[in-house]
Amino acid sequence: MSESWSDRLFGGFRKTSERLSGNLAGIGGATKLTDDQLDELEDALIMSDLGPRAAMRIRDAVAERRFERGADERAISEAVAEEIAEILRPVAKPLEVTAFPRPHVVLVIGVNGSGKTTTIAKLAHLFQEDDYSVMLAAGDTFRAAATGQLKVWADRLGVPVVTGPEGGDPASVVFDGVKAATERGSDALIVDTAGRLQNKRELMDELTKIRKVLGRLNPEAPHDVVLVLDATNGQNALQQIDVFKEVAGVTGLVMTKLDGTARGGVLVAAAEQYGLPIHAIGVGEKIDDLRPFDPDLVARVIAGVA
Ligand SMILES: Nc1nc2c(ncn2[C@@H]2O[C@H](COP(=O)(O)OP(=O)(O)OP(=O)(O)O)[C@@H](O)[C@H]2O)c(=O)[nH]1
Repeated sequence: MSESWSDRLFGGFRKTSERLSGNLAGIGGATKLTDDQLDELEDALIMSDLGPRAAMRIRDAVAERRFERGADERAISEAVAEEIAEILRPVAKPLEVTAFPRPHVVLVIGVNGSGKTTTIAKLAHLFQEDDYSVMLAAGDTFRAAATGQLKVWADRLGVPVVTGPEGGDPASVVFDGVKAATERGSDALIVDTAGRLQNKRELMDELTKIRKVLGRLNPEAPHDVVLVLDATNGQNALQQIDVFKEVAGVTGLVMTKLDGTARGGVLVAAAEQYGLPIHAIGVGEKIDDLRPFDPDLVARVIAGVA
């Protein structure tokens, strides 16, 4: 299992690491890098979507290094991997079911198409693997297809799902969900929400109402507000963090679609700029293509030295 996951991880980040090593190619020299070489390194990291802050931090750290055997491409990539790991380690935090009383309520937000519904199913599967009982709530009543899609996943996983009428009140679905999960003794309730970022006011009102309803049943809920981001959006994914942090009180991130994109470096940019926990990463469409991530391994994969 773990082997095939790391194979997928390598495959997933292949384009990112190829891009980074393509960008790093040709930089090299004596035991210390010159300012010009450091500039090139910084540019290479920015071009690979790691963002200016992470790029500068890595540059500064590499500037301090002595490369005893000469700074060839491999040695530089190794150094970059170590610095990326420093950035990722503090944010790598799996989503945990800790709430007492149960259920642990996870609100999942994100723009349409980010992989939200698939991620909910994958998170449910991760929880099930840890022997937690899970229930889903279809809080995206805005689009009939969204509820249908969630139902399909719920059937596949064998978990109950609470739904409401199309165009109905999402807060009432969430209310029913918490009640049902409490009665059933479910460990976790994962709530899908509509991702209407284009209308901030409506989204904010909707989430405020959901929170109010949740708070009435359990003042601690929601225990997590997880933003799902599509890595293929590159730097735009970062803007989404800005907006959703403001309107939705995001407590953690999941980044999807790291497979098949050369923009996986945005994971590092997100970690450096926001410091929000990154709970898991998605590297494919299958149910077990979402895993809590190992920051050291991911750093080495991104830097192309794994
Ligand atoms: N390659 C890849 N595809 C993914 C990943 N996660 C989700 N997808 C695909 O992305 C597409 C959109 O995913 P959904 O889960 O439907 O996204 P959503 O955000 O719920 O979108 P709406 O239902 O349109 O609101 C689907 O085809 C998924 O299979 C991933 O990690 N890698």
